[in-house]
Amino acid sequence: MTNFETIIGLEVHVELKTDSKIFSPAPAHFGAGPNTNTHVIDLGYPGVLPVLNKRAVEFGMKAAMALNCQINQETKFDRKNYFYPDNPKAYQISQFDKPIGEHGWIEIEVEGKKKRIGITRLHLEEDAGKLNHTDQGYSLVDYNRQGTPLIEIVSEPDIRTPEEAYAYLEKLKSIIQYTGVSDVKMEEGSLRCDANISLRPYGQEKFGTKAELKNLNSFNFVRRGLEHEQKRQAEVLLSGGIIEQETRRFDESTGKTVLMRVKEGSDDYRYFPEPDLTDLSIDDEWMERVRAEIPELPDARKERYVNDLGLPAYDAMVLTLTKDMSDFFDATVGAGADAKLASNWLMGEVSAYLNTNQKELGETGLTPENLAAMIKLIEEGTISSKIAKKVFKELADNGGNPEQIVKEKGLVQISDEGALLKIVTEILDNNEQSIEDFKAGKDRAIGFLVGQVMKATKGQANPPLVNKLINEEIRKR
Ligand SMILES: Nc1ncnc2c1ncn2[C@@H]1O[C@H](COP(=O)(O)OP(=O)(O)OP(=O)(O)O)[C@@H](O)[C@H]1O
Ligand SMILES: [Mg+2]
Ligand SMILES: [Mg+2]
Repeated sequence: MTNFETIIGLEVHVELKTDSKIFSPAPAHFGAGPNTNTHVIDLGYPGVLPVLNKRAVEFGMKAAMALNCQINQETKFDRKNYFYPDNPKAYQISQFDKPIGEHGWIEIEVEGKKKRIGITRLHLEEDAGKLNHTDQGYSLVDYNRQGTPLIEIVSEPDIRTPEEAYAYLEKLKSIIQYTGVSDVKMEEGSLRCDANISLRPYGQEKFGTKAELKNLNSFNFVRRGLEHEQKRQAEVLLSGGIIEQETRRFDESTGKTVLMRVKEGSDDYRYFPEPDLTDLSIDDEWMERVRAEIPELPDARKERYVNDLGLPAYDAMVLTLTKDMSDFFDATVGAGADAKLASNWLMGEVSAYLNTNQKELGETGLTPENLAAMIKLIEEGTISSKIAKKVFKELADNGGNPEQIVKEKGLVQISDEGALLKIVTEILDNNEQSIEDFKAGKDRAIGFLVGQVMKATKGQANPPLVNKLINEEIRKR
């Protein structure tokens, strides 16, 4: 935008992976039949009383700490009143003035530049039901989600471009995924994002009026929605119009944002302290116990991979994208594999295998131990990297011990000079033309001859040795 600076702040809702709901014993799992995981407490039947799920509090605390928030050890719950058919109680238990976490931040990197994005607050609340709109003019409601523990993470308006918003979401998702408190799967609704955006003329201190974008069903749509909205607001402002505080829906098919409603203020919610729950005190001991459970987070791992293991920054970035991959890498190195070779295999062959077979790391026969053992076989020269691909496939499909696979399938690399010389001589005898080509200055002929030897040995010849022998022998002719 040439005339205006874009200001963006994101609200992210994350469902916590507890067994039961935040205030009732009903299961909190995704994917059950409609209205089978409901409970009178979540549905707000008369006379019921909510009981706070301790695990949900711990998960919220853990996420807050991982996002560098200060923990409010004296915290409480509040009632947010609103009427909508997705919420049969007509109120949501949330946190208003004492969120469990505040004043956090995460670091993002866009085009090589690092930047901190502030996190205003992280609070606990309960999720609402889900409305499924049919095209027959009515909607169906599924209350399974009602009462599922949520955290809402509100960013400071520190984000300046749709690109930064994308990077923020990726980072946030990755950190939360590492803590293990949520699946953070946007496609299953366990991570959802509303995006607030406004423009202001460069040099102006005061923020402009914001619009809040909803129905953003992927990080890509968040970026595209913001790009469109940035353009729309600039056009309104440049033509002398004013921006209203609106809630707008992103339309995936047109890539445009459309007006949903003019936004209500927080006063309309008539927040008041939840009378059915006592205030919550978190003592130091509990807090520190939860803090101790936070694993090493992606940025710290990245640094360790570069500084201690000597990996390129790119490898460190790719390996730490998910905790599964990073844990697997650590364990493979722990089992004795060279770090760079382990990284190459995981980023290359292993990732390709997982992609083609639509599998997760834990669902293959591959283990850090057998991968490390296979890498050692390559390093020792027992198998060539070409043969290793066959061994790898067998390991990934069926598991097992690489040494045994190599023995059973007769895949040991031929590094015996005498044995190879015999084959090289034979190949040279049968390829007079290539020898003449070589003598006429066509170096490519060597490649062809090496290929013939590899073929004759079913890929088991040691390639550098074959190269050396052919070069020596061809000069003698
Ligand atoms: N002028 C602005 N331009 C862009 N973003 C803004 C602006 N003012 C505030 N924001 C961002 O908007 C978000 C407001 O979220 P918050 O949850 O506090 O309020 P809300 O959207 O009014 O409440 P609700 O949870 O009911 O939707 C924050 O991420 C904040 O950084
Ligand atoms: Mg909000
Ligand atoms: Mg909002």
